[in-house]
Amino acid sequence: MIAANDHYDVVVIGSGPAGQNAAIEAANHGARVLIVEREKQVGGACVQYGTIPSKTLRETALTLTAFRRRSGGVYEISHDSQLSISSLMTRLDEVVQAHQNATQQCLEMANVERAQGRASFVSTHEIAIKGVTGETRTVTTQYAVIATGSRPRNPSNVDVDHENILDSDSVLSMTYLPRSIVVLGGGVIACEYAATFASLGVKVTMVDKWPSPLGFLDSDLVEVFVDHFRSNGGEFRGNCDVSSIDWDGISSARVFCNDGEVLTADKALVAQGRVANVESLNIEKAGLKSTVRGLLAVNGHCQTDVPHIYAVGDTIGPPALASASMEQGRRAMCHAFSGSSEASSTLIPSGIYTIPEMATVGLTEKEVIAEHGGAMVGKVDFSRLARAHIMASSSGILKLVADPQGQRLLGVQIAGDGATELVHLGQMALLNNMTVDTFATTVFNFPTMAEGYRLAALDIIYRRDKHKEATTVDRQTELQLS
Ligand SMILES: Cc1cc2nc3c(=O)[nH]c(=O)nc-3n(C[C@H](O)[C@H](O)[C@H](O)COP(=O)(O)OP(=O)(O)OC[C@H]3O[C@@H](n4cnc5c(N)ncnc54)[C@H](O)[C@@H]3O)c2cc1C
Ligand SMILES: NC(=O)c1ccc[n+]([C@@H]2O[C@H](COP(=O)([O-])OP(=O)(O)OC[C@H]3O[C@@H](n4cnc5c(N)ncnc54)[C@H](O)[C@@H]3O)[C@@H](O)[C@H]2O)c1
Repeated sequence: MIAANDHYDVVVIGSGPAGQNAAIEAANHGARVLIVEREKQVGGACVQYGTIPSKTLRETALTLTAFRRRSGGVYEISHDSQLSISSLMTRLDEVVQAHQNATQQCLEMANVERAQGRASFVSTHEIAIKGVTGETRTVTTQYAVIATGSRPRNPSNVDVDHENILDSDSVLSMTYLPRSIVVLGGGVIACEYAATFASLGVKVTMVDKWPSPLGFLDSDLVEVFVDHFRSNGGEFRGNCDVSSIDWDGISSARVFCNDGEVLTADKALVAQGRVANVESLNIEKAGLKSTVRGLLAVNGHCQTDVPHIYAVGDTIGPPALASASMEQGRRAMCHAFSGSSEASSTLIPSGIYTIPEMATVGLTEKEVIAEHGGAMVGKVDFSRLARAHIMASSSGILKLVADPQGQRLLGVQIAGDGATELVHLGQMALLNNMTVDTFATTVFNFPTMAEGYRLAALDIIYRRDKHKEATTVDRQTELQLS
């Protein structure tokens, strides 16, 4: 029999960005909420292995290389094989701890109760929690939120041993910075780690089946990234199918390509996508089943086919971002407790923390052409920005994409230092249906990187005027001929 105090209004499974936000939102609506997390600490993969640690290592790499860049090469960094990853990440523990404490505090302040253990469904309204010592407690709930996140997809032809052949959850457990690493994959995780390691002097080879990395991004941005990666000694091998990877038992990870080539390096990192943590939840007992891709299907309110069970974050698939997961958690509980949630915004920015970083919001040039039959694009190279020179950040591009008439802004793409912050200015403009002219006629602080928006808008206006001129000449010729 279940004790009365084991009944909750909401049980949230998983304490990553999606779960935390769902729990806090539900508690703010006056609900009695239990958050179940199998790990000792709250925060999810985002804090333990994902966003926070990878960005902390990158920040350290940037700080080290900033000396080199801004001193005009006076201070050089060379690879130090004795350099321990932990000494490079002196701030990591502090950063992770600070983030965990802040999360824990928010949950406590909202009176969210916490249970450590592995949760699984017993029935549609019952959830079993298996604690670390093996004891099981069963709770009942009015609503359940599945926010169990994801883990690396480890292909069957690769034996990830977490020592020499690593995945994105274990890569930062390396004791020493390797001299060389082969990175499998050309997606976001692969490119972010490849860029960070290359900037730290590691010889990096990226291998992917596609001809270029980050295929979903505007090719102008990818070019900036690849150029910079190469200038740091990195190599990208596209169109390469890998048949297997192993450890030679002595000193090298070996990557066997289908064309017969064998790549060797101190370590290999497998970054070929992630899979949702759904299997161990016994979802069938709750009347649910996963999609063919192993995800949970939801509607616009993040509600599954069983209306009182919501699924959020990486368990529902793309965009699989910490940023989007937070909003999904909040939205789900707004729907549960107020019966509605605002329409889901499709305007989700994406920030890729390569070196230099990249960001995009709205439509790409290709998408605008496909949807509107044409696009007017304004570009500014960072080498035109005074602030970029001052910061020694002159490799970059800011691209505004407008409708074919060059009036309405439809997308913003940026590669270069500050891109992930700068993109939000474009996001606000898109949300408010601003025209290109607003950027051109507005005074920006000088010197700033944001000035790039004004220059790119002026570029569109210049093209628009040229286009008008050409159309007028064509029309005049037409009239003369008729
Ligand atoms: C290397 C890397 C870098 C990234 N960088 C970024 C970035 O810069 N920006 C960005 O927006 N996103 C980034 N992401 C993506 C982001 O981390 C995820 O989208 C986000 O963490 C998803 O949040 P979540 O709450 O769904 O799941 P998670 O953060 O994965 O949390 C799920 C939690 O559920 C727990 N759990 C699982 N099963 C159970 C169970 N049965 N019982 C109890 N608890 C359970 C897990 O222990 C975990 O704590 C990155 C990911 C990786 C791997
Ligand atoms: N800055 C950020 O926002 C950020 C950073 C890191 C990760 N993430 C999120 O984490 C998620 C996972 O990242 P990821 O880089 O692992 O995934 P991804 O989908 O970005 O890239 C996967 C890569 O693996 C390759 N691949 C996939 N299946 C393959 C197969 N069968 N054989 C060979 N290659 C294969 C793909 O070609 C691709 O290059 C992403 O959805 C991303 O949204 C976000």
